[in-house]
Amino acid sequence: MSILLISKLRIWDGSTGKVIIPAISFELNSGSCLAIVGESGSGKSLTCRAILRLNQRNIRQSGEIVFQGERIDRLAENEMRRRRGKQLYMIPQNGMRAFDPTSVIGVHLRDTLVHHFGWNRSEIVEKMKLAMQSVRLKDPVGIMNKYPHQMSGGMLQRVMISLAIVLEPDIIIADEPTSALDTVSKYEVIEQFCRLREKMGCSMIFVSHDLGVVRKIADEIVVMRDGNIVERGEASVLFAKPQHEYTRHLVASHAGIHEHFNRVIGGPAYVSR
Ligand SMILES: Nc1ncnc2c1ncn2[C@@H]1O[C@H](COP(=O)(O)OP(=O)(O)OP(=O)(O)O)[C@@H](O)[C@H]1O
Repeated sequence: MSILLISKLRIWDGSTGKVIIPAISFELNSGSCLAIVGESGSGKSLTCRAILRLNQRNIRQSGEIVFQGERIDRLAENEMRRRRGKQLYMIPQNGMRAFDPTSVIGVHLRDTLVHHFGWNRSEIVEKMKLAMQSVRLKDPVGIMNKYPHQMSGGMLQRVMISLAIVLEPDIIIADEPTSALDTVSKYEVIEQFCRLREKMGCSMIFVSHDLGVVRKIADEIVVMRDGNIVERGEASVLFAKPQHEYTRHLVASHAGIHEHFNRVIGGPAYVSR
């Protein structure tokens, strides 16, 4: 059953009239992880942000976005704001951008959780402590008193994941959440995403360049190129028998990275076909 339906999404630059995404349609099934892959500039981030209506002002969009049966593309901004975070939670590429650099981490966490749940300070600290410990963040209280620049990229992504654990959103949209991380942090963060899915059974859209990571986490894949979807399908099928020439190129060129990934996490050997 679909939890999110994107239909004829069109995105253009309102200041120049340039069409960036002519019309794409896809759906996210409930409890499933859909990966969006494709080369840089293919429109993955604009698509994710369009779902949450978070693109910059010059970027315009049309088309239907249906979340749990409701046309969210028609909602007023204040209604949309209520759904962001609690129902539709976005984890950006760079954790640093998610936090206000002038406040300690705890302020961001408190603002978000008071907004959605109205909890008091000690409830928030207790819930965040447990969630942070579950993603192997040591000294949660110390972290809450740190500024974003005092944390590594991997730690900030884990704080974002721990906040997701507390918020229990219906859909997590992760836009290249590991692209700014070193290899070790990257695989640790991916492990946390996998655990998050096991724990919460939430639906997820996961954008990545890295097919090794996608193979580990995705049930279904959408392949984008130049603003169009060139192929889609079940992850196992798409990896085994990529149909489109561009997908075949992507799968072949990422085989090496996948072998490396499996060596790091001790997964099964990659069989290139
Ligand atoms: N605010 C903007 N105004 C005008 N054009 C934009 C804007 N943001 C993105 N674009 C253009 O839209 C296209 C798609 O960008 P997008 O960021 O969605 O690509 P992407 O697939 O996510 O790339 P990457 O993997 O590098 O993040 C690119 O050509 C980009 O230059």
